[in-house]
Amino acid sequence: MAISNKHFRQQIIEAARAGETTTPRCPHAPPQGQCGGCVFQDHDYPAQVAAKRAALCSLWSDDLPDNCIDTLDVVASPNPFAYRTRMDFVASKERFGLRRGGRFNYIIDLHECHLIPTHAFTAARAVYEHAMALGLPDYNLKTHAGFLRYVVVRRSPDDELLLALVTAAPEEEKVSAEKVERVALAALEHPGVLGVHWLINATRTDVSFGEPVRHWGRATLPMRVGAHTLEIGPNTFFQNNVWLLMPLLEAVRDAVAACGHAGAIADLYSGVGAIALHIARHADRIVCIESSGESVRLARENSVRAGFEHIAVIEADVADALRAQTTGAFDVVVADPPRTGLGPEVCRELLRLRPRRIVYVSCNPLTQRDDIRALQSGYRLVLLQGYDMFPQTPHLEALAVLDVI
Ligand SMILES: C[S@@+](CC[C@H](N)C(=O)[O-])C[C@H]1O[C@@H](n2cnc3c(N)ncnc32)[C@H](O)[C@@H]1O
Repeated sequence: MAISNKHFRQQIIEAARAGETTTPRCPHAPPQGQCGGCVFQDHDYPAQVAAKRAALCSLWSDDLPDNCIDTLDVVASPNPFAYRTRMDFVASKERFGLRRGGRFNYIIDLHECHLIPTHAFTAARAVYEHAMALGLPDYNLKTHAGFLRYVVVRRSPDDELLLALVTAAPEEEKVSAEKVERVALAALEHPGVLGVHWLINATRTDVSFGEPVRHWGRATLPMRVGAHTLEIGPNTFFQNNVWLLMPLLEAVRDAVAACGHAGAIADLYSGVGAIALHIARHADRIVCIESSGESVRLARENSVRAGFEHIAVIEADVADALRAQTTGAFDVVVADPPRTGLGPEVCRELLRLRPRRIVYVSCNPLTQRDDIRALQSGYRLVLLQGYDMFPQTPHLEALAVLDVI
C-alpha cells in the first residue's frame, strides 16, 4: 500500500494520542502551547514508543511474515528529554523559537525547551536577546529583510556546546561584524560554550546552514562516543539523540562483526566518521563516501586522531562513487542516507556490487522500505529494528540488515 510521509506521521500521532495522558513538561507544548517541536508531550512516553512500533509494523505488514512482524521492536530512548545534539532556533519578527505546528511563518517565542539541556537553551536564547539589544535585526521570513536568521546550538554527550549565528549577508559589513563579535564573545562566557560561529546564508532559502565567516573560541565540538572522540563542525551532520547514539552504533557494529573480519567495508553517507570509527577494527580497509566537504575534512582528521590508517574518505556523491567500483569491491556496505533514502540508482549499484551484507540505518522508514523492496531481487531482510531517536515527535530511525541471496 502506498503511504505518504504525512500519513505515516499522522498514524503515529493518532496512536500516541490514544494512549495515557500526562502533564507536559514544557508550557509551550500542546495542548496548552502551540510549539511544533513537540507534538505529543502530553502523552505517556511508552504510548509514543508503542505508536511508533505499531506504525512500523503496519508499514511492513505486506512485506514480512506475521512472525517477523510480531517480533519487530522499537528501542526507546533511555531519556525522552534533553536528548538532542542539535537545535535550530528561528529568529524572526521579534520571536525566537520553533515553528507552530504546520505553520512556516509563525514562530512560537520560546522561553524554555526540553529537547536540549537547560544551559544549552539559555545560551542560545541569550545570543538572540543580545543580538536584538545591539540592534541586529532578526529576519522576516516573508519579506526577507533583516539579519539574524537562526541560532543553532550543537551539544555534545559531555554537555559542551558549539553555537552558530546564521545570518543574511550584512548590509553594513563593518558595523554588523563588530556587533556579531560582541555577541559571540559574550556567548563564550556561558557555561559549556566552547565556540561560536558566524555563518552567512545569503540566499532566500530557509536553511540553518551557511558559509562560515569567522569563529570565536573553538571551531569544532568534541563528541565523545564510546572509545572515540569525533570533532564536528557547524555545518556537519551528527546523530541526533545522545542517549541512543551508542546503542545504535553498537547494533551497527554487531551486524558488521557478525560477518567475520572483512577485507573491505564501504561506509556510505559517512558524515564525520561516527560509524566508520566504530566498525574500523572489523576490516582491513574502510572506504567512507560523503559529499559534504566539511564532513570529509573532519572525518579524515577524526580517523587519523583515532589512529586508524586504513580508513579512506572519498568526497563524492554516493551513486557516482559506487559506479566506479567493481563487483565484489566490498564485503559489507553500511549506509546511512538522508531522509530521501538510497534511491533507485544506488540500489542498482548495490545489486551490481553484491556485498555479502548491507547494514542500512535510516531516518525515514518509508524510503527505507522502498529501497529494501528495490533490493529484494538480490537481498533478503534478516533484521529490522526501530530506534526512537526523536522522542516527543512522530519521527523514528530504523536499522535494517540485508544478506545477499
Ligand atoms: C544521515 S547523515 C549520516 C552521517 C553519518 N553516517 C553519521 O552517522 O553521523 C547523511 C550524510 O550523507 C551526506 N550526503 C547526503 N547526500 C549525499 C550523497 N548523495 N552522496 C554522499 N553523501 C551524501 C550528508 O552530508 C550527511 O553527512
